[in-house]
Amino acid sequence: MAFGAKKVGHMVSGIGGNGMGQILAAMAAALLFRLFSGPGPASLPEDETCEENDSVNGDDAPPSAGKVFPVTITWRNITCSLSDKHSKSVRFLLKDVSGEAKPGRLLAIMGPSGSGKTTLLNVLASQILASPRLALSGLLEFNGKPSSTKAYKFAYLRQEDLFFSQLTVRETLSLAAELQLSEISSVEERDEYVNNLLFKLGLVSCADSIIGDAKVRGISGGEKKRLSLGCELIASPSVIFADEPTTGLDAFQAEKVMETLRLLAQDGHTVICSIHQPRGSVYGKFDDIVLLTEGTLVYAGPARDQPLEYFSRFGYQCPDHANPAEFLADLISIDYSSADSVYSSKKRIDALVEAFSTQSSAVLYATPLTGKTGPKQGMKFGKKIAAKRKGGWWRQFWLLLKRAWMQASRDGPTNKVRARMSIASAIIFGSVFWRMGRSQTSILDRMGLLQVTAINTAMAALTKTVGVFPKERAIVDRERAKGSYALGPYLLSKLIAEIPVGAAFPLMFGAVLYPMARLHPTFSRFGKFCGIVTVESFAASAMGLTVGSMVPTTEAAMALGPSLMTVFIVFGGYYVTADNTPIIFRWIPRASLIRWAFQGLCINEFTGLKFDCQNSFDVQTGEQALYRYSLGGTCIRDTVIAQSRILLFWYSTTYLLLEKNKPKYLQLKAPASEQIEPKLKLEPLLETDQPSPLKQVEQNQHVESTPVDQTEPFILEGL
Ligand SMILES: Nc1ncnc2c1ncn2[C@@H]1O[C@H](COP(=O)(O)OP(=O)(O)OP(=O)(O)O)[C@@H](O)[C@H]1O
Repeated sequence: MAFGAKKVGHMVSGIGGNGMGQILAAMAAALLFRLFSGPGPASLPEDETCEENDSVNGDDAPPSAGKVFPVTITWRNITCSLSDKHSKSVRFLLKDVSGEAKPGRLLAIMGPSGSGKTTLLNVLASQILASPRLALSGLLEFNGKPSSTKAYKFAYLRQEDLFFSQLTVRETLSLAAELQLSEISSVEERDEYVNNLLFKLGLVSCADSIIGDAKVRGISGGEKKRLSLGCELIASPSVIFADEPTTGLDAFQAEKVMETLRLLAQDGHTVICSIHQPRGSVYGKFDDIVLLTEGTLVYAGPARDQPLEYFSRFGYQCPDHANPAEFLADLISIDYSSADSVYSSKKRIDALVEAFSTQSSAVLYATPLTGKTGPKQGMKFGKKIAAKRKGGWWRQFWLLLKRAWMQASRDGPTNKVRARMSIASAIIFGSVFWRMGRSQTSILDRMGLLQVTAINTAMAALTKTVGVFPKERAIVDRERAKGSYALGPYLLSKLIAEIPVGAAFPLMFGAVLYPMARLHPTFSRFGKFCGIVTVESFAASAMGLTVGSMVPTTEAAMALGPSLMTVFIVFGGYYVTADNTPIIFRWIPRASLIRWAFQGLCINEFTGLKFDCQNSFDVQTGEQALYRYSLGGTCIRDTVIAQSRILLFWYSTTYLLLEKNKPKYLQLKAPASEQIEPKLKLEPLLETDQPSPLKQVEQNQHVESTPVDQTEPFILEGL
């Protein structure tokens, strides 16, 4: 490796540029050499490897391949606060929330908008993005042991479904299976596995439809959600977290998604989802619910009739035929219609929160599991294959190359627009610089045309890349978080898959422009012209990848990319000559892909050209013109190598940024011991004489309701 880096360093130092620029380029090239020469079979990062092995040797050893390893999650005193430096205030997003999720059961976190459902779900999945403003404390246990999510496999179904839009449902699942399951060795085995998944997820009818995007209609929202679930299930997760899985779906699709989650729970998975306000039939599928309002617990325990029975003890009767989920949502929501209603609803909610907090021991931990606790044999996902992540480096590379090629070549609408834009801009430039002659003024015209050619090519490639890469990056981040593949094979496959499609547009541009402007009319010059703009296009795309890796959104990338390119345009060789550039900016022309493309195009065009002369000081030859504008002294090969060096630099930077910008999650801090609720025991509840706080609220509000049983605490099930 040291030898490789040294050799590449020598190679780079011999190809133009000097000093710091050369060192940087050599480092970038050496890094890329290391990257693309391959580190041998990819291995999981240390922590990810632990994910596979953590519990293998202990009592918690997961069962053999494919069986769902039962995981009970218990959380206590979870508090998440958001501090505001300016106002010095602290807002609690979650306050002392405790609960439990068990295998074989579907738990729904319900509550009004902004009540903290997603925050709690993220805490349980250890997916709270780190922020200096956020503080998180509490205890999280897996099968009774303090641990992290690394100790078991989990799936996280996010609100936003992200896929490669040009792939079909079947192709998406096949590739995910091949990338994640190294046991799949034959095509038949893979197809059988995928067919089983498609059948169980109800995706058979759309198996060969493309997923689609805003440009091309593909599968429906519900189908996308179930496909996301399918991709997550390949890893045989013990726990499935789903953030608002029904959002944006019609009632039918929402029910199908929830039914799939229910069946997965029956299969032994621990399923936890956040949901805003489900319809009645969806509510009926929940085994347990957690009701949150403004970050605090109002109820946690068995679902269906038990919460209704619980609240009826305070006089809040769910009307017959009403949707229980709507009733519960109304009960714990603040009514902002008037000052009085705000006051009374707040008071009601405060009392419900207090009542629950005093009784939570009984409700939370006295919840015996019904017959559904154990894994059922209801839903088996095809041949049971344990998810052993990652095949070898080359296997990953070929699979990713296949995917990148399918995505790049099938994206008809984008490719059509790019082709039309290339031809249209060639026609416009060709018309403006129509059939240039050999007069003295044509020298500047030629340079102007070659400069706009260099700018147009770079801008087209850059904007295309920054427009799509941030979204693709989100998919890649998710897949890499699952340990599906390493960055090296991904970036290399992307570069190679885009060569044919990416080269087609500069060729179209050159083929139209060259004869129209009557540039140096030989076939080899035309070939070199197309070659230079093609390499430039790839270098600009690589820069687009770096920009897309630096910022979180497409909009930010669209703002940053062109502004950065403007700097390279200014130092592109036409407006400021390299020799006249102030010393502190000297590195910019050397790093400007526009400058190298422009210089290469000028050398290609002017060398060997003769101009009409009338005065002795006129420029007679192309070489003189190059010399006069400080564009000589090098050859086309050097300019292309300098561009390739820039391309390598941007690719290496992208690699480093993608590695560095991995999402970082907030760790739970254990609360002070006196704040931890004692471990609760399943003891029969004793009668108490304490009046319920709800009773007082009821009395204050003069609500006619069933009197609250003062001596009988809440017993929800089985006690
Ligand atoms: N990282 C964060 N920074 C600032 N505020 C946050 C952060 N995370 C959550 N919040 C705030 O916490 C509150 C609860 O957010 P959360 O997304 O958990 O609510 P939710 O119940 O899932 O709401 P919805 O049903 O509307 O999605 C919101 O007011 C939200 O703005």
